[in-house]
Amino acid sequence: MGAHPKDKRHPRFGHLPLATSGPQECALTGVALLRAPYLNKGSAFTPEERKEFKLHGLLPPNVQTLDEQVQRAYQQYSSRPNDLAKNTFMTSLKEQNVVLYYKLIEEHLKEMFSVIYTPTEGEAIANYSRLFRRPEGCFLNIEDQDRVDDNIAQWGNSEDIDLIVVSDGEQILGIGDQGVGGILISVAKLTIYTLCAGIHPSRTLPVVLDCGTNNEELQNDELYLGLRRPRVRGEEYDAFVDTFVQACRKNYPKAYIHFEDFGLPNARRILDKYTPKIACFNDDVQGTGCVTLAAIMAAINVSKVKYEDLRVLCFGAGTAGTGIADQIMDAIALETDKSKEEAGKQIWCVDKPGLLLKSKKDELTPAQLPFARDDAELKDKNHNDLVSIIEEVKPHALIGTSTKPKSFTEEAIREMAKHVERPIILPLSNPTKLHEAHPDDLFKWTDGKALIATGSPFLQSSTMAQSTKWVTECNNSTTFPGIGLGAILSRTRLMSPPLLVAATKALAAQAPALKDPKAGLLPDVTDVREISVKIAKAVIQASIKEGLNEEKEIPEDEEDLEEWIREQMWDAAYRPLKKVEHDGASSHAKGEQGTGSARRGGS
Ligand SMILES: NC(=O)c1ccc[n+]([C@@H]2O[C@H](COP(=O)([O-])OP(=O)(O)OC[C@H]3O[C@@H](n4cnc5c(N)ncnc54)[C@H](O)[C@@H]3O)[C@@H](O)[C@H]2O)c1
Ligand SMILES: O=C(O)C[C@H](O)C(=O)O
Ligand SMILES: [Mn+2]
Repeated sequence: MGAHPKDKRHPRFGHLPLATSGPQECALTGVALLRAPYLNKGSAFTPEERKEFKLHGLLPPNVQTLDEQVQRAYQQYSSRPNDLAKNTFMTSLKEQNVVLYYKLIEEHLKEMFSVIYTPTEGEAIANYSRLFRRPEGCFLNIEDQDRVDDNIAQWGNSEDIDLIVVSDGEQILGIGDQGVGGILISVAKLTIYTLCAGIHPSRTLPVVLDCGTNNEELQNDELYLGLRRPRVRGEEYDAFVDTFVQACRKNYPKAYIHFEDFGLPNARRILDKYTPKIACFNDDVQGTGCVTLAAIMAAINVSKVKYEDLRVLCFGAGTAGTGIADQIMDAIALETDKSKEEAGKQIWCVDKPGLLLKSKKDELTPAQLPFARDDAELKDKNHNDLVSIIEEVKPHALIGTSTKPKSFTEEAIREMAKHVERPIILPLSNPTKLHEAHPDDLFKWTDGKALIATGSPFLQSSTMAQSTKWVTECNNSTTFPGIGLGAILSRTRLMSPPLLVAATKALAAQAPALKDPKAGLLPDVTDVREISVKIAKAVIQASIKEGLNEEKEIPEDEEDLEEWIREQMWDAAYRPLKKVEHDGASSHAKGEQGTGSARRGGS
């Protein structure tokens, strides 16, 4: 099984390494074809296809269009009584017909985004072992380390996989240890990659590393599907992660690895270990850092605060909080003539014990250390209480990644609003129930002056901010798809800092608030495919500048480059099927190998 069929639409680009249109090779017929989600068209199989692929008698006679199928599927979706039921409906639709699944979401993106992703996906993950019907993705477990290479190898040939999303399930959103259910965050992030950046869905692989779980509820749940043992730590854990990474490198040398929702003790460590060696990315550290910095860039443009004056308070200094602090520190250093150390002094971090202090440096993580303050700084004031800290620091921006709901109290926010004209407030803890504050309250307590973005989507109900229909969402989903697209198309050897800076600037340049101060700090999800093109372009250009691109035939001209990117984005449309003889390769776990494009979860 080899490369994708060449795209015939734009012969002007001779070289399209990931061309995604053109006929799809198909070795299946009859029931097997109807059960292959990447090839199945259901009632949309044409009369010719029905004849050629032996589908007569297996389908009712009326041939339908994709739009008609979308209409029916939407009615079925709408009849489901709640969001979780809608989420499971979508999961089964994907198991039947991948094109229809993506087309349906595309048509109802705004409505469905929160159902297939945060926050409802969090509920699906928490109930994984109860809702389980059919596995999707690759399950690796620490008791079977010898099988890791075989398990990874079964998804295709070396050119077949571009993108791997992996989680060990320890810190899922803010809902903590979900063990093997973490597979669903890998699946959901990949859905977003396809939807928002056109990454070919069958060229991706979701993985969970099951290392046990410390979640007692799961351990005691007789239906729990994962390893029923406490989480493995230390050398054995590190060796397992390394075995996984090496198996990926060996079997799919070009694949880009995205780490998601690892626990605090491991997330940053793993990222730091592999960043100098392979093209990899941690979404909670880097994706979140980029999107939050872009929101802040837009906000200070509105509030006219200069980088050299900016004061930021990060409430919650774990994986996401320190990732954000790092990106802001780098931006301040870049935009002023300050050293990183000096720039870091403009950022205050608070965690469970209060303000991070130098006197307690033994208790701090390496990522927290650069932000520890001198003890004398808050004089006799209370280091533990958010209101006192705000009173002292007078932050322009307050960012929540604490998982502590309602921790931005009325008193704290009113205190903040006393000192700055336009408080920038970003409650980012997901899912929605963990947000540090509700946007309506934030508008109320600041007389509508707050510049707000939230980690999960909110319907705008406030009368204070009617200029925008929705409160802007500040979720890494605006950045990671475009960054991944750029990484894959350039085949960057590493995801080095200049590539992330370029991505952030490309996103910030698209902020609606730049044109209209009353508009959102970040672009809306409905625009995300075009935003991904801009981000991917910036990443590709930065990769070339850094000499990291293994893909050499990339157009130089800006417009050509954008078009070249667009041409390679997969979209939800039925492609003609081209009959091929079975080549025996369908022993791959994707089930439909040897058919012109790789896929998983097949017949
Ligand atoms: N919006 C986004 O794009 C985005 C991205 C990543 C993470 N998040 C959210 O951020 C939250 C944290 O994720 P993470 O991966 O950094 O988790 P983490 O466990 O690494 O970090 C959470 C930190 O908050 C601290 N904390 C807990 N209670 C606190 C309190 N009362 N006061 C101050 N600090 C407290 C913890 O000690 C820890 O350091 C989650 O809810 C996650 O969903 C949002
Ligand atoms: O998954 C999300 O919605 C964003 C982020 O990665 C998180 O962990 O909350
Ligand atoms: Mn995450």
